[in-house]
Amino acid sequence: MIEFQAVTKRFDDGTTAVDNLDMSVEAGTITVFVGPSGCGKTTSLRMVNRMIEPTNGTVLVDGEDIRKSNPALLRRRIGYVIQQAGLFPHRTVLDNIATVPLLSGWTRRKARARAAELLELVGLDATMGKRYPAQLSGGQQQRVGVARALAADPPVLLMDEPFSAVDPVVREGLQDELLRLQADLDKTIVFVTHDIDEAVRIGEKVAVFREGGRLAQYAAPAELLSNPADDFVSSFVGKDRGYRGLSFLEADGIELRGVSTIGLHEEQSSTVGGLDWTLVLDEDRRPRGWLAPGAVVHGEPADEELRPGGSLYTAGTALRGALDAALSSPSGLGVVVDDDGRYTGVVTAQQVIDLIEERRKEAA
Ligand SMILES: Nc1ncnc2c1ncn2[C@@H]1O[C@H](COP(=O)(O)OP(=O)(O)OP(=O)(O)O)[C@@H](O)[C@H]1O
Repeated sequence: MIEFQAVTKRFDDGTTAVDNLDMSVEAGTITVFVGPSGCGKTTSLRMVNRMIEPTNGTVLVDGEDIRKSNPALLRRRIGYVIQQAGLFPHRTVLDNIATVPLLSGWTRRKARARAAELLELVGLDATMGKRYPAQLSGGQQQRVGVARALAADPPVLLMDEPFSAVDPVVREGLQDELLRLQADLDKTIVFVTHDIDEAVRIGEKVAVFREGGRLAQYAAPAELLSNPADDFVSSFVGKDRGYRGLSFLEADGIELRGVSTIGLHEEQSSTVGGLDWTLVLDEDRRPRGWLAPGAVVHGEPADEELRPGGSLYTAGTALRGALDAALSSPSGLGVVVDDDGRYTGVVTAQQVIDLIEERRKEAA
């Protein structure tokens, strides 16, 4: 656990970067610090590994006042990942990852073996170990940065905008990877970002900072979206917060409906579906597209007859996906699939809305 007790940081020029911060970060969680530029997120983070010393107040890591610990030793227990990975350009990927184990006195062989394991853990091919950082893509460099921070198996990981230099698609992949890693590793992670979408996606708890280094709200993502503490938080979490809040509502209780389906390779001799939409499935019962009402099909449905489907909703995941599947489907019917992507039924937007209303009444 990390505790900030009445922590203030005032720089020499008089700037108050962090103002009387009182909060605790639970062990084994991902806690995100989010807020507009210059609101003290990085300063707060760096006070945890003593790269910056507080002007007032106390920071505790696992109950221990960090002023009493040796900064170099403290940093070996606390992994640190920064934007653009901050890798050593003249060391190979493997040697970059092995840095802290070597500093801790491991033999070169053991450190390299550990580095190779970590390379695999973060989803990189073993052959990348011999390359230099400049020979990797931005996303791959970030993965190496994460592997390097994990090398000494520190209980705490500090991540300062680690994914902000990569494009949105790669970024989502890295976020998923981090969530997957965390499910196995169970570290105490503090993650800084200025992107509220990233914050609510990966944070179990989110601390929203405001100008002047003050904490505006500290809550779970669902709470932040449904119950912002004030106008500042409400405008910071954005205008789509109602819709985005659906990411945290479970969809159980939604009843799947059926729709007429045909197999992609089934011979059709006439009009299919009549007045209804017909869903076309492949041999594995994975959805391939829709046939509009009254479509006339001779033989296999041709590509031009097949209307692309909308997003697919995986049964059991959050309501946002169910609503999106319905809204993006040409038939207005959201296609529900199982974990293997096989068709299991359809839902309408109205069903999702009804369920939200039901939940609201229950809560009231
Ligand atoms: N060494 C320093 N000397 C003086 N002021 C500083 C110093 N470092 C940071 N500051 C100021 O402290 C405030 C908080 O900075 P900090 O880097 O913690 O913000 P941040 O929320 O991480 O911002 P960003 O999202 O832009 O990285 C800012 O006003 C910044 O200009």
